[in-house]
Amino acid sequence: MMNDLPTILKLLSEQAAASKDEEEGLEEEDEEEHGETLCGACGENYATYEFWICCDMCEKWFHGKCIITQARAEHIKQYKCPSCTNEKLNSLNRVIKAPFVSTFAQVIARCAVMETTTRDEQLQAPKELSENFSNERRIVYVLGGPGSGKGTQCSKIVQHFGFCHLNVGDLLQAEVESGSEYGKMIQDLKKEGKLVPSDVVGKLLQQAMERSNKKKFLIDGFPRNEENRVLAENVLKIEPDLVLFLDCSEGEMTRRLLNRNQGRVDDNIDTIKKRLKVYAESTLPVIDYYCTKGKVRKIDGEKSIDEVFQEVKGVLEELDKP
Ligand SMILES: Nc1ncnc2c1ncn2[C@@H]1O[C@H](COP(=O)(O)OP(=O)(O)O)[C@@H](O)[C@H]1O
Ligand SMILES: O=c1ccn([C@@H]2O[C@H](COP(=O)(O)OP(=O)(O)O)[C@@H](O)[C@H]2O)c(=O)[nH]1
Repeated sequence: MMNDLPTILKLLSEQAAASKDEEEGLEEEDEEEHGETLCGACGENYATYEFWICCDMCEKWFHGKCIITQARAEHIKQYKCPSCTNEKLNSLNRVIKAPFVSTFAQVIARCAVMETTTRDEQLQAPKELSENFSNERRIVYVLGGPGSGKGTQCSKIVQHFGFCHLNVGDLLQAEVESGSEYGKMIQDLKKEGKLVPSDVVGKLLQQAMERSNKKKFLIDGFPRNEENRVLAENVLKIEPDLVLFLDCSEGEMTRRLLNRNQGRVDDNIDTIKKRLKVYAESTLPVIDYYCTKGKVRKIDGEKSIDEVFQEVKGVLEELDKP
């Protein structure tokens, strides 16, 4: 549910017709009705001419700007706030704990941290990310289109800087290979070049981070849309220190994917076109959002692998400086 924002026409006619006093009266009425309402995210007051949204589960109100864009809100039937989403994540966790346990044996092997995690620890339900853990973390998001070279550069970064590399595409693939109840859905979405629901991706990422025992994370290919970003910030409490953006043309990305030769179900021309569309429509706005926060380091991904890495190295060395 959203608050009734005045249309531009209504605003203009109100301004022309109503006296200043009447307008003040109307605002007071609105203030009286919502005066006590505070945003569930930032705790600030209701403002008449701002976009507000109400959680359909807990019925708390939020400033749109704190939670979700108005354009996106208009496309969803029911809005669920971050803490209600978190509850959903926890119940999801209870339901799919067993399949995830087997998946994470594979994930942990990928992160090369198997030796630090006993089988008993793997079987424990994931804990909330502790305060301490979240305070000391270093997080770098690696974003760019499909085939822009994210995975290639991440391998080099891991060798050079020793981050824990979490590739969300790999986490999803491990889930497919584990034969879990979510495997088929994930595989079907991947074939279609569509995004997997944020709560599933969020859960996989949260568990991988919890179990890695590492503090420096390279998160590759996530967040891919606004919903992922909001979930990362408000539910997983992940805030990147830096966003490495590998900028590459569609033509070059397509050529690379068609030559990748890894037997992937999504590296064919039809699916590539769909993935590029999802990237342009959903991921670029996320990159823009981090640009406004001054976190993006744009790298020319079109150059050779080593040239790209020279640029990436310079950026990450800057991050390590006190
Ligand atoms: N700078 C580059 N120049 C040429 N080929 C590249 C470059 N970076 C990556 N590749 C190749 O392009 C393909 C896609 O790279 P990859 O790292 O898997 O992309 P992403 O993880 O962004 O989908 C791989 O076959 C990789 O070897
Ligand atoms: O945060 C993510 C990351 C990946 N995917 C899915 O996994 C596929 C492959 O992603 P990956 O990062 O492996 O490859 P890329 O498209 O970057 O080459 C995507 O098309 C999506 O279907 C997703 O839904 N959410």
